[in-house]
Amino acid sequence: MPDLYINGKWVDAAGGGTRTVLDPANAQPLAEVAEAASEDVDAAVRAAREAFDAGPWRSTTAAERGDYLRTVADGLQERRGELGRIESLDTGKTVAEAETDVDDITNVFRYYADMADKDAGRMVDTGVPNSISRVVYEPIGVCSLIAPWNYPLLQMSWKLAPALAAGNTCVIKPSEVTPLATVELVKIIEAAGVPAGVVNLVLGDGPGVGAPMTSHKGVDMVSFTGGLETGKRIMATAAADVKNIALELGGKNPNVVFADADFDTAVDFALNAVFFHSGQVCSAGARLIIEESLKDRFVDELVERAGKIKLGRGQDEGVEVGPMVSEQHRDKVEGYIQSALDEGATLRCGGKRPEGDQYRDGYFLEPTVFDDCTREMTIVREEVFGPVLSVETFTSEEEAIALANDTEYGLAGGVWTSDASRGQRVAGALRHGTVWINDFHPYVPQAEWGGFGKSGVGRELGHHGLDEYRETKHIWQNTAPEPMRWFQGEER
Ligand SMILES: NC(=O)c1ccc[n+]([C@@H]2O[C@H](COP(=O)([O-])OP(=O)(O)OC[C@H]3O[C@@H](n4cnc5c(N)ncnc54)[C@H](O)[C@@H]3O)[C@@H](O)[C@H]2O)c1
Ligand SMILES: C[N+](C)(C)CC=O
Repeated sequence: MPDLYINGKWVDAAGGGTRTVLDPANAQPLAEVAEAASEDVDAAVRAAREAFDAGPWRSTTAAERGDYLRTVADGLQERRGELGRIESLDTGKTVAEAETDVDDITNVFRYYADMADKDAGRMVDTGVPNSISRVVYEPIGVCSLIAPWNYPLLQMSWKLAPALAAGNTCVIKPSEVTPLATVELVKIIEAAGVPAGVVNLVLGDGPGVGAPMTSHKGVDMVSFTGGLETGKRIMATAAADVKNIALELGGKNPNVVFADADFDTAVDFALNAVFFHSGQVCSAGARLIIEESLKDRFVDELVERAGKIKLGRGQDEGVEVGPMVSEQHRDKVEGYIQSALDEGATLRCGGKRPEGDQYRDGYFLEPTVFDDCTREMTIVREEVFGPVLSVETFTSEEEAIALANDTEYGLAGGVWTSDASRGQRVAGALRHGTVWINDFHPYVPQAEWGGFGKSGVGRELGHHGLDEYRETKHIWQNTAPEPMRWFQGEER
């Protein structure tokens, strides 16, 4: 079946291009999908433009749009197991993780369904006689939504649900590495009866498809989740037409552990913070910043447990961590491991590919811990996006905060302490978009997500996540107009 969805029809790429999608656990082909080109993007943008300018979407009521989103949410839950399996095969993550993603996505569609008709704007008390002043919200227009490979369905849904709730039309593109579940999402959207042209799906890589989605004159907004360098490129391209942009970029996230933290829980969460999904998480707690007096005992325990994490195919029973998403990505992570060795960090565990026939063809990498790291090291400064933990130490609260904030990113961070006021103090001082106290990783549709610094521009989720996709308009009415005679004029 063709797998581009343009103007309500499933079509092949106009140029006949295709791409083979691989299973990262064994490098075997999973599927052959269309590889679009700029002419397909043009057709998709035109369809979205037409649906926005002349089609029914803008004139649907907010409540009707909410109903569509609720139907999509129901469709997601009906296919939860199937979607989880597809996402697991495509990304390498475990089925349990992928099913949790489907639950999160369902909640996001329901959250924005409920929000769609709850905030029509506000009346303004101007203090000016005979005036009615109203602030209202309107959709921005045609939105290009571009997602990465680590959470394909989830990251797309964090954009698509609010964009549709606000009344926009969209052209969407998953990563070329992991397109499969997004095709299924669009089938669910189609089955929900969302009108033709409102959601258009193109598949393909960044230069061939993502770039024209960013530069096309018919696009009003670009919302992107992915790497910092791509984000910079998108921002520069969008600037040519002063397009609206929203960017969710990388992170180099500190996990700060004080000596008074509950030991077992802090070790357990430190493992999860960095090794969940093989560290391929934007908010991975890849920098352990730990109080000097606790470091040796803590890192010994961490290393012991990291060595026992069960690697394997995400679909197999008992597997805790899957492979890296691609050969190219594993090569990149291995480059960072080499840099840590070259720059003098102490390798405590991992650092290599696991042995055994079951790992031979897949892109696996052992959970890796580097001790004795310093803030100048590449492994501490750059986003590795793999199962690699760096360990730094501190001796005072001020030093812990300074280390945690010493990053060009600012996405997320954790603080572990049994002193409640210290937890709040440190959380208040961290320059990161999300701070967890005695926890790591949770996110909910109700609370904004996004980064300080080079971790991005704007926010997803929460109220702000809807505002990203709305224009704000002020409507002023003079209810008793009469000439004001500001200009009296003079004879010339
Ligand atoms: N902040 C967040 O919430 C968040 C969430 C998930 C992932 N991420 C980040 O995503 C990155 C990993 O994802 P990735 O490797 O897929 O990122 P990437 O930047 O390589 O690609 C992301 C998407 O952009 C597309 N793309 C590439 N070049 C493009 C161009 N010139 N114009 C338009 N689109 C282009 C890709 O095809 C893909 O769909 C990490 O840095 C991670 O931290 C951030
Ligand atoms: C935003 N999040 C944490 C779901 C995925 C980041 O890669």
